[in-house]
Amino acid sequence: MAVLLESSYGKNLVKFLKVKRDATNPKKQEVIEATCCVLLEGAFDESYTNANNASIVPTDTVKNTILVEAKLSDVWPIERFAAHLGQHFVNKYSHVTAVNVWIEQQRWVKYDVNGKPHDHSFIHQSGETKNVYLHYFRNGKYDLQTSIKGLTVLKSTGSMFYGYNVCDYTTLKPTKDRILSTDVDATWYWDSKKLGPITNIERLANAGLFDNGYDAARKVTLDLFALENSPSVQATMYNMSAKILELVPEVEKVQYSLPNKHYMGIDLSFKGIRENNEVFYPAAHPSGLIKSTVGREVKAKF
Ligand SMILES: O=c1[nH]c(=O)c2[nH]c(=O)[nH]c2[nH]1
Repeated sequence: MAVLLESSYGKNLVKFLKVKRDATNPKKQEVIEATCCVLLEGAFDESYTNANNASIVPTDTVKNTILVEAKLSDVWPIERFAAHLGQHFVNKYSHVTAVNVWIEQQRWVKYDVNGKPHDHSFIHQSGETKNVYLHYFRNGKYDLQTSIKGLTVLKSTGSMFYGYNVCDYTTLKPTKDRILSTDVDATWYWDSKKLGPITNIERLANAGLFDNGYDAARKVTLDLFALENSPSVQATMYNMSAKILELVPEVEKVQYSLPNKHYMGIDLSFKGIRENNEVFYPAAHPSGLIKSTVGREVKAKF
């Protein structure tokens, strides 16, 4: 006898671009381009186990809801829209017990024309996205995470790696000057106890919490990447995480997943060239992959 252990369903890859016009100057605009996935959990078991569709809110309706609510509600910042969608589905359908919302936001950035950001022309910084995940439960609990993904960086010096474990399998040479490159995948977990009920997210968004958190996490990542003489990816990602926790008290923990994208020296000795620390070969594979989650120390209560 089979038993349904878990289920969720909804619509994936629902895309929109929304334009926001300045109240006093309608040619001055902002845009958000987003790709959404909303999956519902709840009393849907009979649709799987008994071919009874009565409980199913069609995925087509889920798609319509995302687009209608994108028109009717404020989607800046995108955390606000995730919270709005989560509440909408729980409030509208009494048999929905939880909602998963993933939103990927493209990075459209105004570019300078005549020395200042143009009012409505943007560059797509493709590759990099801002991602939000919300898991909202009918009992009011929620998990909210924001991420930067696909931010590719490289530094041509200011990175070292030595002092590591050496054994009979080791061929790597220690270095005090190497290229360091990665695709940043950084996630910060909002502390829902500090944020309060999900209805607070509207107010916190108005107060700039999510924009400030995003700006801080992005700036810390880029600044430390550039400024540290990195002893390892491990040490640098830990320092980035600790700094974000210091700057954004509403963040509970920070997770990084960083590939170490190798640039290999090329042996040009056949041409009598002994020193070649200038021309490198970008290795397609393999890459290192280093992950960490950094939280706050819990102080013992006496
Ligand atoms: O920063 C690094 N961390 C490692 O764990 C590692 N391993 C390796 O071969 N190179 C590197 N670099």
